[in-house]
Amino acid sequence: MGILLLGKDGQLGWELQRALAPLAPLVACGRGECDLSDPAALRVLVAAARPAVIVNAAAYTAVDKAESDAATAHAINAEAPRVLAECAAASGALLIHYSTDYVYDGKKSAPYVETDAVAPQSVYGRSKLAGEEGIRASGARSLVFRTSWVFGEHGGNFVRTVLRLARERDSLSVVDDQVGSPTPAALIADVTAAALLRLDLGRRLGDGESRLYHLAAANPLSWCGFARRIVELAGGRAGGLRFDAQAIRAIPSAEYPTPARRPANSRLDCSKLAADFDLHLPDWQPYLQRMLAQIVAR
Ligand SMILES: NC(=O)C1=CN([C@@H]2O[C@H](COP(=O)(O)OP(=O)(O)OC[C@H]3O[C@@H](n4cnc5c(N)ncnc54)[C@H](OP(=O)(O)O)[C@@H]3O)[C@@H](O)[C@H]2O)C=CC1
Ligand SMILES: Cc1cn([C@H]2C[C@H](O)[C@@H](COP(=O)(O)OP(=O)(O)O[C@H]3O[C@@H](C)C(=O)[C@@H](O)[C@H]3O)O2)c(=O)[nH]c1=O
Ligand SMILES: [Mg+2]
Repeated sequence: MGILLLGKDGQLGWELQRALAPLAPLVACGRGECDLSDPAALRVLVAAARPAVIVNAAAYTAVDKAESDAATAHAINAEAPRVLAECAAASGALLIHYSTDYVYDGKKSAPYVETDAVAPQSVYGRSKLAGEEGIRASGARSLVFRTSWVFGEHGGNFVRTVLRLARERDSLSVVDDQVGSPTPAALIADVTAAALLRLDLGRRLGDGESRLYHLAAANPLSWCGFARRIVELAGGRAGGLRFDAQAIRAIPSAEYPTPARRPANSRLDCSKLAADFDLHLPDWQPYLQRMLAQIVAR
């Protein structure tokens, strides 16, 4: 009756393997152990593991690709969480799941709070929202964390993309009219573990209690601002890159056309999470420094 983790090889899953290990016996599964597009396999897995807590870190996260592959995005981001929630409801397990800032349309001027209206602008956003809704409708005890702009040492993310481009190209243009908080995968994993401890692995949640929280690091900025900070902390030209931070050109989204529409405002107000669990949401920058140090050390 321990913890069952799905998506162990993703950015977040990798950090959850570390953060959840001291809480209870952990069974961690990746694509090799269980394909989330197979509902029957999911049910068999949960029945065999009989977990007290199911943590789902698996997802279809290719935002642009999802626009032309809605069926797969829906299967992984909506159907699979619904099946997991049904299993959790039937067995009394707690389900922990992650969602995104892309459930909002981004038109609000202030940071979003959990009770704000949702209006996803992309297939990915709609599939993630459908996942949340399936969980809420299931009657399972659940925690859903909406996070944003995840980066970590393990897996693909914006930090890796920028570092690669800064080695390949002579210049870079990045959108400056989409604002949000880069959020370290390690922070999400550590907050998940802290919340689990405070909830006594779910025993302090009522029958069928379903909670939604924003979970993002402090210090939001634009993607362009983020790119500049990445290049700056990586040392720019002195650090072996082909340009310095100031050389990165700030552009409007209209100059960077993509298949999926992204929210202009992705800022998430995390005060509910901080208050309910007596936690502090730190700045993302020290985590970025650690990540860059790890990359250099390799
Ligand atoms: N990345 C981000 O910027 C953000 C992410 N989130 C949410 O946070 C959570 C974690 O995201 P993150 O760690 O970044 O995602 P990643 O894309 O890094 O990891 C997702 C994992 O899910 C696995 N997966 C995908 N499809 C299947 C499948 N059919 N069967 C089994 N496993 C599958 C992937 O495997 P494989 O690599 O083999 O495809 C991968 O290991 C997700 O719920 C995501 O929606 C929220 C906001 C921002
Ligand atoms: C590579 C690049 C991107 N961009 C823009 C495109 C986009 O608006 C922004 C970020 O690009 P990405 O492709 O990394 O963004 P994206 O994949 O949309 O990131 C999102 O992923 C999903 C999973 C989430 O849930 C979100 O919170 C968010 O993190 O930067 C540029 O302007 N110039 C560039 O050279
Ligand atoms: Mg992406």
